[in-house]
Amino acid sequence: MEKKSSNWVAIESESDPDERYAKELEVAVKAVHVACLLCQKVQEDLIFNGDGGDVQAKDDNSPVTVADWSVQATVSWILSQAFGAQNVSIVAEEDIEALSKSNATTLLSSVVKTVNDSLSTASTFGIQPPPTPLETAQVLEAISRCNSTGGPTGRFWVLDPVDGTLGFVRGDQYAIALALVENGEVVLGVLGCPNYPMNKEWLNYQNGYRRILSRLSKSSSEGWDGKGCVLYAKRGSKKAWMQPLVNGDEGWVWPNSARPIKVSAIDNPVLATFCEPVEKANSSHSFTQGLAHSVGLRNQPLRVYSMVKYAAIARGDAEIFMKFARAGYKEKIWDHAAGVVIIQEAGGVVTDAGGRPLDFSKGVYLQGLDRGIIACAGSSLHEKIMRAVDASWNSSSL
Ligand SMILES: Nc1ncnc2c1ncn2[C@@H]1O[C@H](COP(=O)(O)OS(=O)(=O)O)[C@@H](OP(=O)(O)O)[C@H]1O
Ligand SMILES: [Mg+2]
Ligand SMILES: [Mg+2]
Ligand SMILES: [Mg+2]
Repeated sequence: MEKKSSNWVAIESESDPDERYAKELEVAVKAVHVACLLCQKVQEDLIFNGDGGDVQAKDDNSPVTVADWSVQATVSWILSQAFGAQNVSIVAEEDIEALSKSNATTLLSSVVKTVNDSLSTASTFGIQPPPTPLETAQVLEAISRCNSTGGPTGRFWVLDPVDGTLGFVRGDQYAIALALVENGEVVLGVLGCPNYPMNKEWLNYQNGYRRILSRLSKSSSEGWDGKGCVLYAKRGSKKAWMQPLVNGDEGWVWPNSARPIKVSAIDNPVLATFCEPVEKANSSHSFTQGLAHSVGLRNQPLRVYSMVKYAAIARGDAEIFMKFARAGYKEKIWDHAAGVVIIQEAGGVVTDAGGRPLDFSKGVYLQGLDRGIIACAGSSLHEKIMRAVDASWNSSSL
């Protein structure tokens, strides 16, 4: 990180702003596509064939799977190949502690196989696969290399290999989130949403996504081929983009087409839809319910796992995202970085409940977060929601 000195930044700022981060964005988008396909395969095995490997429990009882470790290894390996391992600093969610235990050999081989299977198809995206399959030690090294702790200076990537792991193991929504932070600011965000199709009708959450999945077959034209998307944005560009997630079958050629996305124009809370975490343990449903009532929100909340919520706001499929975690919970930067820049560049506003931008410069956690996170389709809606939060807060038990 030290080598990203002010000198380096100065040279970049003199160049064409459209060209800034062009290679980083290209590599990140490709890496996320590869990761999405990896996850689709593991989720399919887990849900339909019952053999996607164990679902492990971490110390905090949250789940982690073969997909979480495999994506972390794969993305880490791709970034290191593209930019040189010595230039790549990554803050990411997973570590190798559980994989290194003596009773984890089956799990570890499953991760190594998944990573190698995935990298062997990466040439579809113009990524040169390793000349020979990665050894176990190389896979472990790729995962554990993601041990940066971030901070206010220099450049680092932020990776949540599977966000919404609970949704993933339930056959539901999840996301792969990759961002680049430079001098404390998120400059790039890429969000892979393997179960969030280009067409929003599929996000009819009240019906249960798993049932939709089971209706889709691999051969169906509206099915697997088109069931995911990848969103991305570059800070300051005032543009955000969405690509269909393609299956990488033979005959398909990269580059993929992208279309611009925009937040919804709705600024009247009566017409707005808000999304929030599925689990009550992750965000207070009772607080948001009271708040929704106070501003006249009529639509049922869209409860969706993962940063697909950020994608839904950026795409204009919903207008408000709120997360109010229990007091004492510290939000991690990888749960938000990619989503925040995508919403902002698509025209939306994301702050804490005090109206301050989220601070990605203080290490692994979003330090100093005031109460919770509020993302809205525009500033006028955002102001209304902020006022309502202030009005309801003191009478809440949060
Ligand atoms: N107690 C508590 N409170 C708040 N947030 C927590 C909590 N525990 C975990 N997490 C983090 O929440 C991430 C999942 O957030 P979601 O919005 O997808 O929640 S939900 O699954 O829809 O309920 C989840 O991300 P992943 O671990 O990547 O799935 C966690 O980082
Ligand atoms: Mg997460
Ligand atoms: Mg995760
Ligand atoms: Mg997790």
